[in-house]
Amino acid sequence: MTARKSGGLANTIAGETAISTVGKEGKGLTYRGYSIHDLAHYGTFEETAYLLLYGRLPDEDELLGYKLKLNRLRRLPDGLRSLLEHLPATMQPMDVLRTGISALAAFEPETADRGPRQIADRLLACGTSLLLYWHHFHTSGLRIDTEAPESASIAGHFLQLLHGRPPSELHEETLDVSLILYAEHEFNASTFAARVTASTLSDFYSSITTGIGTLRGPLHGGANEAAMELIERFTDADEAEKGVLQLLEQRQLVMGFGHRVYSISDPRSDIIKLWSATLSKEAGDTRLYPVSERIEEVMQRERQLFPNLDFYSASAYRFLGIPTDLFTPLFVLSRISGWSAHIIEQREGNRIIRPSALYVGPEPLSWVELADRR
Ligand SMILES: CC(=O)SCCNC(=O)CCNC(=O)[C@H](O)C(C)(C)COP(=O)(O)OP(=O)(O)OC[C@H]1O[C@@H](n2cnc3c(N)ncnc32)[C@H](O)[C@@H]1OP(=O)(O)O
Ligand SMILES: O=C([O-])CC(=O)C(=O)O
Repeated sequence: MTARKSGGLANTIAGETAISTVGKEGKGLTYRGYSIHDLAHYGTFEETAYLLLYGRLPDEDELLGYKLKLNRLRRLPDGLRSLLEHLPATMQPMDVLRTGISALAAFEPETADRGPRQIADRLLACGTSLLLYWHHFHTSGLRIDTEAPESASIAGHFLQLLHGRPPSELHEETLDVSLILYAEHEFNASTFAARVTASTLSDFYSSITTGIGTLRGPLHGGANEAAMELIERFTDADEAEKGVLQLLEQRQLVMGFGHRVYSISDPRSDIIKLWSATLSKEAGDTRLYPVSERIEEVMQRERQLFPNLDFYSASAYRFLGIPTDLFTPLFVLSRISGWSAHIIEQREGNRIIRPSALYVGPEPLSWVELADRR
């Protein structure tokens, strides 16, 4: 029998949820009972967000109404725009999102009349505006109009604001699928952290900013940016093979591979990989996709490790013309839906989350006067 690695709350059931299941048979994923394959194939991100937040799929009228509502919520308060203008141009976009959402709490605090679902919808709608208003102001001095009425979806809104023109159908659909895949994932680190904050009866915005801070790290959401940095190091597949073998020899992590709960594969990776392959063909790419596939082959052969969602999301995002430092913020713009559903669920059956620790420190010591310490 192989000894199980301890720590990190691995294999620990930390609570109940009806929002999603992860890792059934080492590879499955459902959101409120619907398979990720069906959601990505037939659904849209707006339908997925509605499902997560309101507990069921919307009917046709509800979906239309929901999309119109989100479109109306894209505008930023003047004070927030001014704050974004005063943030440093060198700031990490993840920090801009965390700071901007935190500041929105001052303009539109949670109250009895402005509840969690309303704030979640507002954040889903204006997160793109906030991020890209800052981005354009600091890269080209432009004060963009964040309402861009031509694009009906969040994916379209993002690509239109980023590039200043409406996206192609293929590009909008790819980003839409990516947002569906990133929306929810049970008790991952950022969601769990958000639930811990919610369990103290803190406000909604504090729980969301907790989630952002936790997602930022490269072992979690930050892995899509780290994967891109790795892939772009190599000029061709053979060079990638050598480079990855070297990393493994040095016992370094290859970002975008492995997972705490999946043991066979990450079902989301196969889906985004197909979209990345399509975009690679469209772009006439002969480097990024072949390099990515070779890294996947090497990791499978050498370590039996599979790509997680972050790995092929990286090349897909690059083909959409998205700068690397906006990759993890895009994860936030989607995961706000899952975090929000969990915060609401946590509040419904709340008990403060406060586990116990096994004490491994010194036995009781005698007090030493200041003058006697060395
Ligand atoms: C959307 C998401 O957030 S998905 C996760 C994104 N994160 C990444 O891609 C970062 C790279 N991956 C990792 O660091 C890990 O696989 C995690 C954080 C995802 C999971 O961590 P854990 O469940 O603690 O994995 P654990 O450390 O037990 O892995 C088992 C073994 O595989 C190795 N391993 C796991 N992932 C990798 C990797 N990406 N590259 C190289 N080796 C790896 C570990 O070093 C460990 O080896 P050891 O037993 O010799 O120490
Ligand atoms: O579940 C996890 O540990 C990480 C992950 O894949 C996600 O949050 O999407």
